[in-house]
Amino acid sequence: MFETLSDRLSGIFDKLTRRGALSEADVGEAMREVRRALLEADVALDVVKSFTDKVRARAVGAEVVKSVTPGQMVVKIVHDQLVEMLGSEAKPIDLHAVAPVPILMVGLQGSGKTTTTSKIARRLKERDRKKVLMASLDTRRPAAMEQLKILGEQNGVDTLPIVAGQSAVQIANRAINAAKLGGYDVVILDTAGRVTVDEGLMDEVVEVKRQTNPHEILLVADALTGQDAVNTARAFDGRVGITGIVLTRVDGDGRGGAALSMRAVTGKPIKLMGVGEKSDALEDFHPSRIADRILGMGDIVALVEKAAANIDAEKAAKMAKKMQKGEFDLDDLADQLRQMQKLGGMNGIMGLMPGMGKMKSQIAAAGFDDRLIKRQIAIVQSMTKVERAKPAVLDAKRKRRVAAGSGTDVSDINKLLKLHRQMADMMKKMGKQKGGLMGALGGMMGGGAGGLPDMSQVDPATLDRVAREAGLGGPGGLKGLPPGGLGGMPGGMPGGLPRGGLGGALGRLPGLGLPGMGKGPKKK
Ligand SMILES: Nc1nc2c(ncn2[C@@H]2O[C@H](COP(=O)(O)OP(=O)(O)OP(=O)(O)O)[C@@H](O)[C@H]2O)c(=O)[nH]1
Repeated sequence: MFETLSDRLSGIFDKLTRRGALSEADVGEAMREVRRALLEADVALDVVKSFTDKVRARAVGAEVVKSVTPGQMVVKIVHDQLVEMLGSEAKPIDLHAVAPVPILMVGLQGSGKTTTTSKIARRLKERDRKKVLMASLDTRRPAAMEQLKILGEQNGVDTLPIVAGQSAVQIANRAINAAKLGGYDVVILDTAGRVTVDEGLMDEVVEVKRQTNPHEILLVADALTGQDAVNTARAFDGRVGITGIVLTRVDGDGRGGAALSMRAVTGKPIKLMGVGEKSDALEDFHPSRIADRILGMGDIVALVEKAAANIDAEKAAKMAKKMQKGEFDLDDLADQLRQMQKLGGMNGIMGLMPGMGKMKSQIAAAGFDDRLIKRQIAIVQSMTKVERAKPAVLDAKRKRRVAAGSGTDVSDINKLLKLHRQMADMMKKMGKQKGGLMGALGGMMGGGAGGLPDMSQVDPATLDRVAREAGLGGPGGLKGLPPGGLGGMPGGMPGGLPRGGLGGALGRLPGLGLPGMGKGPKKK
């Protein structure tokens, strides 16, 4: 699978990773070779151009992390760009609809439609424990109906009984009714293929679609036909509208042109790929795994990821030291806000902590949303370097300028400054408190959480991870966490630890006076 392309690319990157330093010209030369390799692999021209342009732009501006070479960095950038081009995330078949969920299979003759229909049926039955009915709508080639019936028997999947003389639309309606009556979860309709895309074929498929309202319309396309497969997908999508693609004969595809261009050209995800004639030769299409296969440099990608993670840890340790000394300036505050954004905002952080689900709605109701975080970052960014380091220098005039620059009010600036002061104070105070974050959390949890889950049950490793990812933890886990720890996060507990346990603490979030947050519930 993709061997030819893989060989070419690994040749190019082997050369690159062996060099100590890289000039812009070196990267340019490598990109020219990558471009040639992709074109030879039959990747669409536009896709190749946009790919190499993006890689070049990212490579030239990239910061090379410690302990990797610039060449390794480029490999990682190419990998990430490949993943993006392939669609970023796996998109499995969607069955979230009222049963029986209709799936319509479309494609050219010989693309592997019938084989794929039975492969999907078998997988839904065996892996997802679904009751599946298959029906062939191929009225022109009776052998096609027989073929599906035999495949069904081989795999223990039911097929709709064959009734001679019915039209495709009649068979489709009969299949939906039979599936309803028979209590099936899924009904897969295998339409007739044609040698080329023609109007008759499209009209029939459009009518079947209108009558059966399929939840998924999957185009089956032969990877070996390269750009023709991509053009077929585009034609079907334009006329019928497809929800995804199944690429077949990927097992014999050394070049990978169809796989690589499909998503970028059609905008539709490849959901599955056929990797052999056998009825279980079907795989999910995982963009990152495919990129690994194509590049064949998984070890380098992992190395760069690890090095980058270490950089984050170093940064966190530095931050911890600063906090201990009570040196917590507005840049640090903005840094923490950005870390929060990286983790998916407040909701993301809550999602990482077991048992915190219930609190999400409380927080949302309090107006603590991600727009607020963005606004706070904007305020800090509108200040000068000196102001960020020493907020006390901000006078009324400058505050007005900062407010104008960040699209906020002077009162928002004041609230942010107050938050920063409270946080810095608390960090200093907590630096003296024994036990750091653990002690702090212990205090919070001790108060009883009014129906909330017992937070002392939270896995310390999880807390550790959350804190570290938020840029709040030093190496060595919770023990090494900076004073202030989680409490030091914006939206933490300035002004001392609240009574009433964690529930009480979070309930008080709106009372923090964060810009734009409104009043929130009154203190009891
Ligand atoms: N190697 C390989 N062969 C496949 C794959 N998928 C299908 N085939 C083979 O391709 C041939 C054609 O497959 P069919 O399923 O009959 O094709 P179809 O699109 O239904 O054809 P029509 O019914 O004529 O429209 C069969 O011999 C299959 O075994 C695959 O992923 N890999």
